[in-house]
Parts: sequence; C-alpha cells; structure tokens
Amino acid sequence: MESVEQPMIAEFPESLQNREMIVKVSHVTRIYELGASRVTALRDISLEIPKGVLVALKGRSGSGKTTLLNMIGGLDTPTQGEVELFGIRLSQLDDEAKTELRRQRLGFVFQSFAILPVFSAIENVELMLRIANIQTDRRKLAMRALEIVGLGSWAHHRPWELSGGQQQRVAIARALATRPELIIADEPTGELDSTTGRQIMALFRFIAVKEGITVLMATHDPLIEEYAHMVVDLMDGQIRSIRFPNL
Ligand SMILES: Nc1ncnc2c1ncn2[C@@H]1O[C@H](COP(=O)(O)OP(=O)(O)OP(=O)(O)O)[C@@H](O)[C@H]1O
Repeated sequence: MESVEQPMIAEFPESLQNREMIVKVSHVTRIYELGASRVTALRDISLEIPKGVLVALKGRSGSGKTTLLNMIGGLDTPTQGEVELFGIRLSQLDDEAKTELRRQRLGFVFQSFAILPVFSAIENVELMLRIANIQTDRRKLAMRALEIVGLGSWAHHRPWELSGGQQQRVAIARALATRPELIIADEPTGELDSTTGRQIMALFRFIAVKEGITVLMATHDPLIEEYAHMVVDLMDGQIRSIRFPNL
C-alpha cells in the first residue's frame, strides 16, 4: 500500500487554539491478525480533539473509522501507540477502570438506536443513569436530557410510537443524561432519511456548542460538511486531511 505523509496534529484555527484537548491519539496503529493474514486497520494515527466541538470522522467503508472510535472509547487496544482521554493514558487503566471511565465520562450512540422496546422514552434514559450508578434525581435528569433533544412531550411514549428520528433522539438523550464529556457516535444517521439525518446533525452541533460536550461521529454522510466544526478524512487507516469547515 502506498504510504502517504499524514498531518501529525491539526493546525488548529485561532478560535480553538486555547481549548482544552480532551482526546489525544499518538501514533496509533491497529493490526488485526486473522490466522496467517494481517489487516492494518489504522496506521500511525495522531490526532487531537478539542472540547466542545462536533468532529466528523469521514472515509469510505473499511477506512478505519469504527476502529478509531473503538480505540478512543477504550473498547479496543492499539497494537502500537497511545490514546489519552481527559489527560488519562488508557494503557494505564485495567478493564474495570476503563469501564468506569466510559460509564462516568463517555456517551455512545449507534446507527441502530439500540433502545429497549418495552420501556418508554424516559425509562430508557433512566436505565442508563441507573447503569452509571447515579442514585438521585434520575427522573429529573432523564427529563432534562429529553428536553434538550426536543422530546419533552414524548417522554412516556414507547419506541414503537416514535419515528426513526425520534428514536435516535431518545438514544442521544440516553447518551447525554449522565453529562458525559465526550459522545462517540458511529453512523448515527445511517438509518435515517436525509431530512431527519440533518436534524440529528444539527442537534449534535447544538449539544457541542450549548452543552460543551464534544461529539465525535463517524459518518459517510456528505451533509456533515455543513455541520461539523472539524472534519477528519481517513483513507486506508491513515488521516488524509483535517479541516475546519464551520467554525
Ligand atoms: N475484528 C476485526 N477483525 C479483523 N479485521 C477487522 C476487524 N474489524 C475491522 N477490521 C478490518 O479493519 C479495516 C477497518 O475497518 P473499520 O470497521 O474500522 O472501517 P470503517 O471505516 O468503520 O468501515 P464502515 O464504514 O464499513 O463501518 C477493514 O479492512 C476491516 O475489514
């Protein structure tokens, strides 16, 4: 495979230069061993992500987006290199500490919504607060998260009474409710039509700007160019460019 010269760290525009960097990826390589064959999913990636921005990870299928999200979310371990979240080196944490860090400081949103059909919208959100071991005010916190995503009046509806876009909003409220510092979203608009997809991207931008929560989303969707503060283009496991289209 042709080797390209990667931008090491983005040259941040002035408005981001004094922000806290909440994610630091340093020279990360991830090689999957499948019997005798080896797949290099990420190759010497370095990247810094500032607080309070919407970051899009773009690239064709197989370019390494999900692998990089898994590294940053502490769900997988680099073959080489280091990931730091909030100044903590993930390599220094055992599995239990990583799980705790995820529960307390990260939120996850997936393409398939993954909300539970037997529970109402608010019960789905409260369940996450219970998992995060939050003992008090769960109903209030869940309602606030549903209000942020514009579903305050749908709190007691069950998923089958909601549209796909509304179900994804419940999933976003669930990720928001614990007040994470970083939300990681893998193709969150992949199952939505383009109008609904746009609304979800605008919502993520709103969450980044108004709530100060960094949102890192992997997407194929070209509409993200209109919403993301920072766009990282991946190709064959390497960063091809880092851009700042909407600051
Ligand atoms: N568990 C695994 N075992 C072996 N190879 C893997 C594994 N996960 C990913 N890969 C390979 O690593 C490369 C990057 O995959 P990855 O899923 O990160 O790409 P992606 O950009 O997220 O793709 P998509 O847009 O289709 O989700 C691909 O060649 C893929 O086949």
